[in-house]
Amino acid sequence: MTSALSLQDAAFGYAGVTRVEGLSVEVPAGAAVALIGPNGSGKSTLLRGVLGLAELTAGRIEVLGEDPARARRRIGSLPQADSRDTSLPITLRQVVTMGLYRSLGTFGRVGSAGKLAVSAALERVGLAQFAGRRFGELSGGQQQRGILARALVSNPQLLLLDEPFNGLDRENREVLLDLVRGLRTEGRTVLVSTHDLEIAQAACTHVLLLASGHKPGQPGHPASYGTVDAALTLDAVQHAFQDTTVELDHHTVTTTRETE
Ligand SMILES: Nc1ncnc2c1ncn2[C@@H]1O[C@H](COP(=O)(O)OP(=O)(O)OP(=O)(O)O)[C@@H](O)[C@H]1O
Repeated sequence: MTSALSLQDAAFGYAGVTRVEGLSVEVPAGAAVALIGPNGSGKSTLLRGVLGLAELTAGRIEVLGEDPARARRRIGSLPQADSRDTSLPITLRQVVTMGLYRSLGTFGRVGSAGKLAVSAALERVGLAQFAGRRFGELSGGQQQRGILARALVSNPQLLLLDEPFNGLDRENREVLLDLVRGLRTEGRTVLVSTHDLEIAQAACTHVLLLASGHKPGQPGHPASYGTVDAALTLDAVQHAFQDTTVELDHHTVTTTRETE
């Protein structure tokens, strides 16, 4: 089976400083991978590395058979909610249309096919009736779905979703879970970062658990990778989440810091 993402002992970071390392992972096309780990373990850095926006400081990476910068036109991404500027006076339709710019080039025109794609993406996330609404006036959950429509509009083969479930109410969460399942059944590959183990079990085929470095400032590293059942074990969760309380199979587990 072809890999949508192939990492061989890869490490990523910024300005020459590695923030996450030791990643050897083959993600099959059509998989949905939950990227789970505590704050600072390197989830966003890995997602940026897949986009070619964080430095590859060691090892090798191949995305959809190409290097990250070349593959970018076939990737849709949803950045973390706190990195968005919601004060811009633009409509939801304009936000979603931005998702076409990469394939059009800076001065390309959005033709009728592009307009239809924007309407279809809005329909897909259940926001067609809000197309003309100013983006900043939508609720947080609706904004999140709007950004997801922007990621989907170019028909990407790989979707990178950075904590899309944060702050969502139950209804928006269900819409998003359904979408992740739907994307997967269409053969697209999804990488979704989350703190929530339930999401992995509800919508994903694989789990990549990341642990923080043992000391502050040390890079994060994988605690486990594989299918959900194989990788989401109590041992791996305890290794990844030290001194925190997490829910696993409806049990609350309080983990303790490993001795060094
Ligand atoms: N642009 C950047 N420049 C330098 N260091 C960064 C940058 N972005 C993140 N880092 C550092 O990289 C490490 C990993 O951060 P990252 O955001 O990837 O973790 P995360 O697992 O996504 O955390 P969270 O769950 O809090 O979003 C942290 O120590 C962070 O301070």
